[in-house]
Amino acid sequence: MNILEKLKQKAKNLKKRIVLPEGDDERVIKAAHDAANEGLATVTLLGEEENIRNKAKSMGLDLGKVEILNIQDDEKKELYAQKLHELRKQKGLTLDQAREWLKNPMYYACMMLYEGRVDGVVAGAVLSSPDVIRPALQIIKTAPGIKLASSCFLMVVPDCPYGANGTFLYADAGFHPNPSAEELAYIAITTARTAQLLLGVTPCVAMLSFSTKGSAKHELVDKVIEATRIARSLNPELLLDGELQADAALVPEVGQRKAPDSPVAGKANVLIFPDLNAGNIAYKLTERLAKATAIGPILQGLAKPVNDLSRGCKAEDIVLQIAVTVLQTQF
Ligand SMILES: CC(C)(COP(=O)(O)OP(=O)(O)OC[C@H]1O[C@@H](n2cnc3c(N)ncnc32)[C@H](O)[C@@H]1OP(=O)(O)O)[C@@H](O)C(=O)NCCC(=O)NCCS
Ligand SMILES: CC(=O)OP(=O)(O)O
Repeated sequence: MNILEKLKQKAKNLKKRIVLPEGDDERVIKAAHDAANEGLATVTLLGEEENIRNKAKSMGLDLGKVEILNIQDDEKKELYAQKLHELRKQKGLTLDQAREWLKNPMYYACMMLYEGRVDGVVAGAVLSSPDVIRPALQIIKTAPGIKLASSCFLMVVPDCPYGANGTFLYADAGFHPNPSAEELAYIAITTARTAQLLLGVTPCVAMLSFSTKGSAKHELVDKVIEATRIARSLNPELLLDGELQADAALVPEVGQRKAPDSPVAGKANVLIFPDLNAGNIAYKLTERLAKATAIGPILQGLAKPVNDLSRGCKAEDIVLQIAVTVLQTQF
């Protein structure tokens, strides 16, 4: 069984409820159908029922196992508005504004999660990442003891001898545009934890740069060196090293040549990018050129799971993100 099948199998045993707020999108409808029929989760689509059923019919899909909720008719609508007002009134949100926010299905889905009506939210096939992440931060917030939420991608690269049999976590490829050294250190530690929990592998974390162990001098490199120092001081047990170039991190012979004393070089399975330009470009290139499966952005550090997608995703990617979201309910 490959890693993706294993993730799905584990999700099936947990019997969780996932809401997909972008119910009008055909990829989302197909993913809801497939995830519900495979038994990965109980799936609720938000949207106008007749419209969704007609689309499904034209795609040859029977949505018998999928719940459809039109938020305009939902009896909990006013209760959620009051709860949202309560939650954010100190930030200046009035009750009328809360009602307005809840016309947006993403905010509605987050309130369903906040209130325990579902166990996770997956969106981003239509919405941009900021429009998925912001409601999650405003309503679900970070888990107790966590200051910084972030994101990672689970990358499964076919015929790849590197990482954990071709499986990697990339971070942050979806959330933090330009993390400080301290933020980068937190991102590395959180992503290592996600690797352990999601994949059951021992994380081997490379703090990536265009320099390996002093081969180049630049303030951009200094940030990665400082992040490495902070991450080590926060979590001395973690197998983490930097600064490393991607080839030194991944390829044993190159790692041996460029960083012979590194415990990570040539073995990395968690790749930490210095900023979102690098991370986002790298994940999309890996997905498109190496034909990798890219699941994410997986949000880390939230009190309950809300996960993002790329607007370029396929229905299969959404199904896999549903499985990951189910597994995160156990973190
Ligand atoms: C995610 C993002 C929207 C947050 O934007 P932001 O401008 O910081 O949002 P705000 O300042 O309005 O913060 C919203 C809330 O989130 C909280 N927050 C922001 N970043 C946070 C973080 N990393 N961890 C925890 N909470 C965070 C804020 O404290 C605030 O909470 P509050 O309203 O309860 O006080 C922003 O980082 C972003 O646009 N990132 C780029 C995403 C992107 O375009 N990705 C590319 C494609 S994947
Ligand atoms: C994660 C990401 O890059 O999202 P999108 O492709 O929707 O911008």
